[in-house]
Amino acid sequence: MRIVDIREKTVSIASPIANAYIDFSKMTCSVVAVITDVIRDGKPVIGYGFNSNGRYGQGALMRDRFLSRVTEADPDTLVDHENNNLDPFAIWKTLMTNEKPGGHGERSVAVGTIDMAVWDAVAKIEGKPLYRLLADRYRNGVADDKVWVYAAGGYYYPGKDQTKLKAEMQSYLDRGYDVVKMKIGAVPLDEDIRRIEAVLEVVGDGRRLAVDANGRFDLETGIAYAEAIKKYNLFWYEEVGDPLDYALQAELANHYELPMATGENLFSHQDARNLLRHGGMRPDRDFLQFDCALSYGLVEYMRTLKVMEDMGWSSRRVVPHGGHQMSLNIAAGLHLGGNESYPDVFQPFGGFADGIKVENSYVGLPDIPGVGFEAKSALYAVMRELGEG
Ligand SMILES: O=C([O-])CC(=O)C(=O)O
Ligand SMILES: [Mg+2]
Repeated sequence: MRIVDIREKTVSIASPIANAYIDFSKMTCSVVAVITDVIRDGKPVIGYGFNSNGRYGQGALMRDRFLSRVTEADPDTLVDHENNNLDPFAIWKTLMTNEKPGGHGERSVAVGTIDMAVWDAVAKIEGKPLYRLLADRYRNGVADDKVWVYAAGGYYYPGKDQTKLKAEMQSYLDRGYDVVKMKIGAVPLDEDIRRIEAVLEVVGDGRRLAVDANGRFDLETGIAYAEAIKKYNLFWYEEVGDPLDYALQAELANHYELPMATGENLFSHQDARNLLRHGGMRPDRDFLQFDCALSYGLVEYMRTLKVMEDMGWSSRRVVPHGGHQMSLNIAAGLHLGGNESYPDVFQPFGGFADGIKVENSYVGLPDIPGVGFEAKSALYAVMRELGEG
């Protein structure tokens, strides 16, 4: 059993949307295919992955060093003989050969994307949906059969007035979501307050609205927003300041008692540990948003979950960033609190399997081997072209 080839293609996910920090006019995404010599249903098993959204494609790093480490390794060292499968942990170790610790920048995205494709292949070789495999191996066979999801959108874009913002949010409610998320921080506070109040007219209750500042605010601005939005009792106040400014996050907790969320731009278990040590995050109400695709993949994610456990955090406090099916599988298989969903943005990468409806803000997973990409036809078309083309 061996990996015979790993391919990467960088595709555009450009769109005119913007958050408080970046616009997505030049945004790209890496798609990866891990091609094995294992035959299922008369065809080689191919695992697929992509790098979530927001951090650009990583083809250069992959081609410069990561792909050849795997394809040039002795295939036998990458096999899990006990399960007669590929070994994602051995592959991860091989990927990280001669990499120093610290500085978890873009390489964590490159490794996370390859790791996603490896797990997709492993679940296909085992003939199970990935979330079932994870539950069987790591949670005594107990999986969640549906996952709580919220609809993320509410971006800034040219010509988007409150009527359009409200219509967008209404359409998420119409599609079965109970909680929606919108961007803040790209316009002055009073204008954001008007946007928030417009969305509250649609969702009815602050508990059904989360806001995301995408790391834009300094402490003073973060506190000013905190004071201004307190009265709405929002679902959460997300990524207020720089993701690595743990002192800012800790100070905010002295000014805002309601739930906060952060972590999508922390890329390792060491960074996650620093957030929990120094960021003043509260395990009884706050949410953690680590995204496996950006942070060295599921092998590393398991270390992050262990750090959380050791520090008294329930895995149910994690609601990953990224709105992708990999995190949906991790949420169902390893008992997270839910997952982000992008019903409209970042297509064809956003959203879940075709034909599985969101009901009361919960979504199920398709009963097919792997992550489930084959059940999302627009995405699978892109992947298949890479893997089989
Ligand atoms: O706008 C983005 O980069 C995505 C984001 O923060 C989120 O989904 O929470
Ligand atoms: Mg965010």
